[in-house]
Amino acid sequence: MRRALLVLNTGSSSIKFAVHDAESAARLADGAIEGIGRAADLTLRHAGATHRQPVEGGHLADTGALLEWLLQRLCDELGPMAVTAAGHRVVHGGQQFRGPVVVTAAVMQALQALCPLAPGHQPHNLAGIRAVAARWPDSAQIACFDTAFHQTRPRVAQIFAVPRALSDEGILRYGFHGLSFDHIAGRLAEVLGDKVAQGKVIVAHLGSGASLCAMQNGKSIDTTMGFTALDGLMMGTRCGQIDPGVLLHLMREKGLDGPALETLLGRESGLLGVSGISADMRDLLDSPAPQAAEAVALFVHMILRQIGALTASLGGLDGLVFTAGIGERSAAIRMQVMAGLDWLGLVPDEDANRAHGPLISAPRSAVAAAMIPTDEEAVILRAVLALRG
Ligand SMILES: Nc1ncnc2c1ncn2[C@@H]1O[C@H](COP(=O)(O)OP(=O)(O)O)[C@@H](O)[C@H]1O
Ligand SMILES: CC(=O)OP(=O)(O)O
Ligand SMILES: [Mg+2]
Repeated sequence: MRRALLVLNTGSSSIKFAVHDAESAARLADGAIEGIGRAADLTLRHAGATHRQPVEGGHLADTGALLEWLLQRLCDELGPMAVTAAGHRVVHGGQQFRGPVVVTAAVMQALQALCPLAPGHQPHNLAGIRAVAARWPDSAQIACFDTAFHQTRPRVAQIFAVPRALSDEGILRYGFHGLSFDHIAGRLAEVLGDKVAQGKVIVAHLGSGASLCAMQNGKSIDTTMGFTALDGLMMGTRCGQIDPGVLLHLMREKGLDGPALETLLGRESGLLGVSGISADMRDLLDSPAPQAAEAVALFVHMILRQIGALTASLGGLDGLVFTAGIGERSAAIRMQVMAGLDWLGLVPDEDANRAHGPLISAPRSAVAAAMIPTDEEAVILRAVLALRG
């Protein structure tokens, strides 16, 4: 039986995965279930071929069932295999987890306790750990955290202006998308050169969830997400930065409670809420409706505001990198963002941008801009190889 390593990356609209040979670590297969929440389909790349198929409704009912379906599909495709170690993206590591860890019963309990801080992610991440344990009980399991990359931020970028006792008990700005930022940090020098890589760079992770990371010499010094993945940029279904007074008003005047606010701000806002059409940027860019155009305009506006804020945190800007679903594939959104940064001396190269770069700024640009595909699975694999025992 083939011995394999499995990587699972559960996002808010997708489950990305990779299977590697346990001995050579070579990638045997990879792919994703995308469009969870709309018409989900599986893309599976294996042995030089790409298979695409819709995921039937029955398997979408809960993440556990979906993951079991995916694991069975992988075994059917690759033949009988024993997964000896699996790595998982886990969105929230809280204050306790500062780097990847081997999952024990005690770790699982601690991760479970963090579910209320990432209700749209953490339960799905843990479902991945359970699905692997059910099928391969002897597999080592390694949790890799979205929050870990942001530990290098100065304390003022980690605390809220609330009474100190709350900060002491962990009401802090954690920041997310760290596996993605970690991967991009590792590729900056190759794409933008050593000088920019060691300088002041903002990475825009624009996917279903979206956040910016301000990096100095490849280390996080500030980021737009906070205590939860609701803060910062406008997202597919999340509101991003909002006056907390709005929440107080909705609680007081409309009687909304915690779960109702969570649904409203986490699942019914963002691109979906403003457009009333779709959470998917592709649908909005294709739509002639003025509400779709307004949603896109607000998406870009919130990115530009936050780039301004993070440029101030950095004290200048040498490089800007786009990544994740929208950042990698939408030349139109990248162009709109770059056009709003002429005040920083950023000069886009429109042809290079249309061709998806990697370098998408003109040689005379004061800020170098690039598109770099993210690979959270590669960062997770590194941790698996280091910790599998
Ligand atoms: N060609 C495209 N143009 C614009 N947006 C796109 C395109 N392809 C994918 N996207 C967007 O990317 C999002 C998914 O990004 P991704 O990083 O995979 O998200 P996640 O990891 O959070 O599930 C989709 O919701 C869609 O809006
Ligand atoms: C943390 C987060 O928002 O992740 P995703 O973009 O996968 O939803
Ligand atoms: Mg993602």
